[in-house]
Amino acid sequence: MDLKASLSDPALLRTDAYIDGRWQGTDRHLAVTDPATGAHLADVSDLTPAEAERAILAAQAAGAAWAARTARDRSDLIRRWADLMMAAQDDLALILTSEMGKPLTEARGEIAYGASFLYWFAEEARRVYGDTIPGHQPDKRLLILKQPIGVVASITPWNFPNAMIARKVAPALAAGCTFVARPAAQTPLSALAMVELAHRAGIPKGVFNVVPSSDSAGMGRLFCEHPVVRKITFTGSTRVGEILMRQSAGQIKKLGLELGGNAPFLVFDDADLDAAVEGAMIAKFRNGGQTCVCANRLLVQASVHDAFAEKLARRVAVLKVGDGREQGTEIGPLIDTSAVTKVEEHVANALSAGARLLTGGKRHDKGGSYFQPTVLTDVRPGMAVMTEETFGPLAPLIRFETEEEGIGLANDTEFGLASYFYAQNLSRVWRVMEQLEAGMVGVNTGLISTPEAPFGGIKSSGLGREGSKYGMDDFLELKYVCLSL
Ligand SMILES: NC(=O)C1=CN([C@@H]2O[C@H](COP(=O)(O)OP(=O)(O)OC[C@H]3O[C@@H](n4cnc5c(N)ncnc54)[C@H](OP(=O)(O)O)[C@@H]3O)[C@@H](O)[C@H]2O)C=CC1
Ligand SMILES: O=C(O)[C@H](O)CS(=O)(=O)O
Repeated sequence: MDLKASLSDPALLRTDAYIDGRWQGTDRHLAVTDPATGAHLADVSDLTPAEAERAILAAQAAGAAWAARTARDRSDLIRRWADLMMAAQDDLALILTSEMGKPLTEARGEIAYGASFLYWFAEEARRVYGDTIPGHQPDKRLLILKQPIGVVASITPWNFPNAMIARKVAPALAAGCTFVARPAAQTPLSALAMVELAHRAGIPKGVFNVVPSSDSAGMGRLFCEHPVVRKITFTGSTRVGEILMRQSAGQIKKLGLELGGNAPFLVFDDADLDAAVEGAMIAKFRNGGQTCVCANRLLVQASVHDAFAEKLARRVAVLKVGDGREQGTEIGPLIDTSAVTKVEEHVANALSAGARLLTGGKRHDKGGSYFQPTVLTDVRPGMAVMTEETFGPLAPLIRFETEEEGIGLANDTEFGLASYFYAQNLSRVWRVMEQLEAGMVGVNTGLISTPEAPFGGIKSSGLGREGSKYGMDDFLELKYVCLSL
């Protein structure tokens, strides 16, 4: 498929780096391929860290003027950018599905989700309030100023190649920071289309830069070690988050880390089972199971386990697997064959230890990186799927007897990002939501992400929050001024 020819606005398919308001090519390129077909989509500039440093210096040069603009100015530009993103929703979705594989319906949803952060922080930009504090002495006046941190660098994953950047760049620009984005090597086209629209919206040169590169480790070291970069905002695995923490420790650099998850999805005996099944379908199979907040373990109270398992397996067995561009596709290809191998390993490990297959369980006959949506039951502690994030369309069911046992199983993980449970008894709802060790809890819902709410985790799932009224704080420095009259 000729992606450029398929776009109503072919100029959105950009392949060069965008630095200091200009498209800049290199003599090295990284190939972007279509996970659904394996077809070559585009060759994108592949920057070395030395080449990418130009973007950091451009962001530094643009910083003072951007911070000096009124909040209203920044707000209007960010909102105009969001309007352009929504106007280009179909093209951006096609670019996203082509490089990442998710169904077009989900890709369109991601564009709207990404734009919703731009709209949200266009509003928040005008509400960065300081404080005055009653002095501790008659001649003292105490002030609190909130000022932008400065140059921010982002490293983002392939699974939400638009929204993960939007969720970071929006508060950064709203706060008056400038930004350098390094997208995942597998999905740079969405980021480049975003910055094309930022350019059209009038975001000034140097404020938002995008530097594609296949040298993920080298770019990470550049961002961690460069003194001009004052904050790194990362979404991805806990493994890489730890690397970034170690590498930036020497500069006590501000970090925002949205890391791995192992979300429990609890179904109690007083749950509405049909609602719980629908919630599990969203929490588990959205993006083919490739989200950090996906239900990774489905814990079902014994008395309702078989009824829930039967209903869920019936729904999963008829999920439509296919190319994300095909009408009606519900599950696209995984990002690559190594992702398929991980799912296969989790299935094999569980079956060899006594788990039982209810549906799916192996590569799809479409080949490539397609995998059958799968439900296992009789999953028990000690199996890999209980401690590792599958990041694929695998729903493992674990039976529990008492509420206490269910909560104990749910919390038995190093991670603490999202969690979900279905119950109707009010006292139980309060008990469980207070005891779950997670940054986010869905109660009788499988979909919780929205810009109004703080997204983030505890334990090994990261630091900081993205979105909500709290999201600006991560891009601001608090300055205390003691004024003597
Ligand atoms: N908390 C959250 O919001 C989210 C968490 N995740 C987690 O990320 C994992 C899956 O995503 P995945 O992309 O495989 O995660 P990775 O952590 O492997 O990659 C995330 C990003 O980090 C880059 N990267 C890889 N190695 C380094 C390094 N040494 N230094 C700097 N950057 C590096 C990658 O580049 P490249 O891809 O080019 O190698 C990519 O851009 C899962 O654990 C998932 O839970 C994913 C999405 C959201
Ligand atoms: O990258 C992810 O997995 C996203 O953070 C999940 S969500 O924000 O779309 O829920």
